Amino acid sequence: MSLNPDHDVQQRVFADKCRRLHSHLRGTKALLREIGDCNRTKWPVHYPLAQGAPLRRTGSAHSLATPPADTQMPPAVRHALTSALDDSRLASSLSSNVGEGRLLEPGDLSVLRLDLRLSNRPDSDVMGSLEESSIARLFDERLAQCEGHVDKLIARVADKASKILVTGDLNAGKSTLINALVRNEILPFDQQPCTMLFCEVLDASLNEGAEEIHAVPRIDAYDRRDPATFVVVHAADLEDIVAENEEQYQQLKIYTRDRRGSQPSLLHNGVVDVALIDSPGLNRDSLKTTQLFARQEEIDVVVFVVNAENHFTLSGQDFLLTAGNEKAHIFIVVNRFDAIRRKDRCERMILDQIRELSPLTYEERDDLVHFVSAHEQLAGASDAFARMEKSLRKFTLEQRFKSKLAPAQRYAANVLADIQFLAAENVAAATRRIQEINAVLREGMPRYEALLHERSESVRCADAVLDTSCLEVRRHTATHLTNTALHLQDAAEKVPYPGLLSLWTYAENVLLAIVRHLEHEVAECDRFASFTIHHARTQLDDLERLRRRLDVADPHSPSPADAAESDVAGAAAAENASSVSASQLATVGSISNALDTVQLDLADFVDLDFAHNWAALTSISASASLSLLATRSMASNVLGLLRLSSTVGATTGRRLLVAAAALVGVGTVFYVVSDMDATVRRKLSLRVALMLDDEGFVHHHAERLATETTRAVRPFVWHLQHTFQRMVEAEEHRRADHLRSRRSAQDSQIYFDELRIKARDLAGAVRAVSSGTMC
Ligand SMILES: Nc1nc2c(ncn2[C@@H]2O[C@H](COP(=O)(O)OP(=O)(O)OP(=O)(O)O)[C@@H](O)[C@H]2O)c(=O)[nH]1
Repeated sequence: MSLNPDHDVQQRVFADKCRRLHSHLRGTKALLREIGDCNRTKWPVHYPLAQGAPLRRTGSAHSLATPPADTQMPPAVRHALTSALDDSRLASSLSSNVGEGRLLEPGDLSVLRLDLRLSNRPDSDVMGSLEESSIARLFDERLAQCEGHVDKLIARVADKASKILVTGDLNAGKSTLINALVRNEILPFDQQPCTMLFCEVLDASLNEGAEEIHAVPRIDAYDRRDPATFVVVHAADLEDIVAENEEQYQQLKIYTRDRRGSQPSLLHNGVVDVALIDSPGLNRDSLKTTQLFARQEEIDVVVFVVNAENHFTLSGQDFLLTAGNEKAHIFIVVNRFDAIRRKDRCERMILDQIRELSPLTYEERDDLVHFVSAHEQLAGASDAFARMEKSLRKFTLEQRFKSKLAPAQRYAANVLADIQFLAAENVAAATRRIQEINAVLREGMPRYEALLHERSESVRCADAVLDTSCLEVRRHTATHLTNTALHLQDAAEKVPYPGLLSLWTYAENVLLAIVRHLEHEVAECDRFASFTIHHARTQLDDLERLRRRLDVADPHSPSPADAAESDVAGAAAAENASSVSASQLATVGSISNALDTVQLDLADFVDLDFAHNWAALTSISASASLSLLATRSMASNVLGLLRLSSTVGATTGRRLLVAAAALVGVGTVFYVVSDMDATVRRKLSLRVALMLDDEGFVHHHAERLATETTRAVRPFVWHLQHTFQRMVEAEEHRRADHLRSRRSAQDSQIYFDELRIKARDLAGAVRAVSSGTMC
């Protein structure tokens, strides 16, 4: 059962504070990690920069490794400890930032502040020259440092140990005091200065109940479960080790048991695991080492032992002045008071000195300054020593809160205040971004719609130009060449007839004239096709010019050089297509393969196949029909004569018949000979016309030229379609990018607003840890 009911209350209150602060520190760390993730993957955290205003120089008080002391804290940090971050400040941050672009002073940040000035140029500001991504990266590093420090604080809050450094002048009775506190003469004491090593006295329960002395060569590697990290020293050898082995060992760990073994013991107090550290007496050599030791974060309390007979030495005064700055309050034990005869005078003189050396300690001298005799306590009970012991226990617990919980609480509050500030900044930045994107999307919409409209119109027009051109060329070629085939004889008419003797040559000339005529007419059709292609290109050029005008008007279109390059490439492709078609059109000389092999024969000179001629000529040409009509009437006259001969007598009739036949024969021969040039023209025209018909001459050329026209015009249409498509796609990509950015900004807006509220609530909980009494 506890001897002191207050003691249990203290224990519970303190344990509760530790638990709450521990949990809040973990919450703070989780928020830092969240922001880091967001900064890296979703939204580079907008970091406030003072525009035009020189940044304030950050001192060492803002160092992450050592949290700032109260006196060095910037106003915002002090404010964060005592009151909630003013919501109106956040509101004004939001309202003043939206639309204006003016950013808050980065001086409002403490722990998460980035100090980016060049170290040797206090007036330089490299922030402005850094890109957002670089700042985000630096900020990420700062978050990681901050998270690392919170980890250390979590470990510190979870650490139940509290260390008391007992220091003072040589021979002041430090070792004797510790022995008296643990009711066990474990540490050697002597009239001569004997403590050369730091000796940490711990409760044996921390060494599984074993009372042992560990001599530690390297204190940072010490692990009591690893025998390789220490040497076990026999109690009888302790005096020698303490006095002579400062080179060999850095520290001694002495696990002992308070003989009382109950809660009145400071060592085994049930609240915290106290370690009492005996240090070498202060002199010129040891002063610096002890000052450094006292500055360690693990040291919660410094007990300064003064020899009542000597008062403060110079080294002691030096130490007190320095330690007073670090720890503010020092627990002072004036020992060997039994040896003082004029106690009042001694007390007065020593208190006067304390007032000079550590005013804060002097202010609380009733609790912090004690005049005792460790000797007397070891010899038996001493009231003064009991009072001192009680005060030391209270002070240790209070100091433990101050040295372990308060810095962690202060740091967490600073971090959370910074998070709230940055969250508000980022809500404002996200809002601005959303507004900017909305404006861009709104402004771009008419242009996008116009582009879509122009594209569909232009593509429709281009397709129509292509279709119309092909149709015209096909129709013109078919009509023109059909007429040509029907009037081949006209071409033959122009060939002069040299007479019967040159009939063969005449026939060859007629055939050549027909072929030349056909070539000429096909070339005519090609010219028409070329003209149509040229016309179509002109129309497509107009459409292309319109497209370029739209492209130039586009503020996001590629640079003029790029555009020119792509246009040159497109035009080259189109030009290439055009030249191919021209070369192909140039091959029209070949009219028909069959005509190359046309041979004149006798039938071309004599026209006796009346029925065939009649049918052929009627189907091919009117002029040919007329000549055949003449031939038919002549044949029918012959038949009429034959019929007449049957009605008269046989002899007379035979004579008449022979005469008539001779007459007809002579007439026929005369007719045939006299009509031979016309026959040649007619028959050759007919043969060529039939041959062209057989070969599908008209259809072939109509399709050929239509295909060539398509080939010549289509690249221009494709180029136009492609460039329009590229413009539309570029615009759509831009719009999609904007929409994505807007979604990201909206998510960030919500995220940072929630983050601000979370940080605000957590900051309130952190502040609430210090409410409640410790004693
Ligand atoms: N009269 C008297 N003597 C004491 C008292 N406390 C310690 N001494 C004696 O003072 C001498 C020095 O004591 P230590 O405990 O060794 O002193 P210390 O400060 O640890 O010495 P160093 O660590 O060597 O500087 C010893 O002879 C003690 O017996 C006390 O309360 N009264």
